[in-house]
Amino acid sequence: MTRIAFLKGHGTENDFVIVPDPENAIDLSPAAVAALCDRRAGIGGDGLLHVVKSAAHPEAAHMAPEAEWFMDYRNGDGSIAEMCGNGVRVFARYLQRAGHATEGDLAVATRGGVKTVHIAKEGDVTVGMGTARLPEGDVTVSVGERSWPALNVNMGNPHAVAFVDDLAHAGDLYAAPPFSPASAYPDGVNVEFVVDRGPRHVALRVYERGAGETRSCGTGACAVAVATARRDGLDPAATGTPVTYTVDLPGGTLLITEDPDGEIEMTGPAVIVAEGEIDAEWLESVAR
Ligand SMILES: N[C@@H](CCC[C@H](N)C(=O)O)C(=O)O
Repeated sequence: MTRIAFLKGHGTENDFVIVPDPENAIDLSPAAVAALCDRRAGIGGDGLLHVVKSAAHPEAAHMAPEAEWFMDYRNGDGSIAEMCGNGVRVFARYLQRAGHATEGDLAVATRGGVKTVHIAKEGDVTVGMGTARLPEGDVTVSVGERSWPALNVNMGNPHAVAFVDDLAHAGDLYAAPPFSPASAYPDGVNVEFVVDRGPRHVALRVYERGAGETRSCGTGACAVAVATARRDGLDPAATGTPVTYTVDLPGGTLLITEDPDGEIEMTGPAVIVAEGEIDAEWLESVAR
C-alpha cells in the first residue's frame, strides 16, 4: 500500500492537515481536500496546508526568487483562499521542524503575496501580514431577526466585521450569515462578530468562508483589530504611533499590531501535534 506523509497542527485551535509535497506531485483535488478535512471520515481540519516549493507550483513560481516555499492553502470544503494567518504560522513551524527553515526570519509565498514569518525556537510565531484594504460600501450582516452594519476589510481575503452587544447574538452559526447587498462579496466572505473586552482588547467569533464557525481566524483577527482601531479613532498612519490590540478568540489569543506604515504584525502560537501516513488508495478513491 502506498502511503503519503501528513502532519496535523493548529494555531489558536484553527486546525490544519499539513501535506508536505515539495515537487507538487500529489493531486489534491477539491474532493480530496474535503475528504482529508472531514472530521469523521477523514483526518479532520478547518483547512489544509499543501507544502510545495514555489518553483514547482504554477501560481507561485514568480515568487520563487524571494520565497523557496509556497503555502498552497485550501479551506476545509476544498475551496481555495488567498491567505490564512494562522495557517502561515503553522506552515513555518512545520518547515522549522522538518529542517527546511531555521530560527529567525523566513519568507513564505502565499496567494496573498510573500509574507515574512519570524520563528522562535519555541513559543509564539510572528508574521508580517501586510496591509489592510478597506473597500468602500455599506454592508449589513444578519443572524435570524438581528442585523448589524459591518465594515468591509480585505486582508488578501475578504472580511465583514460586525460589532455586537453579545457574542451569543451570533447564534449557532451552523450556516453562513446572510449579508446585503448580495453583490458585496461575489466570492463569499468571512464574517467576524466582535465585542469589547477593555481598552484595545476585543473578543470575536468567526464564520469562515469554506469552513464554517472555527475556533480562530488569523486574518479575521487582523481585520477586527483594524476595524476596531478605526472605530476607536486610532490611525497609526495619522499619529505615527503603532497600535496593538489583544484579540481573544474561542481557541486562544492573538496580538495584532498596526504600524504607522500600515503594516500589520500578528503574534500567536503554532503547534504541530501529530504526524502519520495517508493511505494513497483511499485518497485516490475519494478524490473525484
Ligand atoms: N483561518 C484562516 C483563514 C482561512 C481562509 C478563509 N476561510 C477564507 O476563505 O478566506 C486564517 O487564520 O486567516
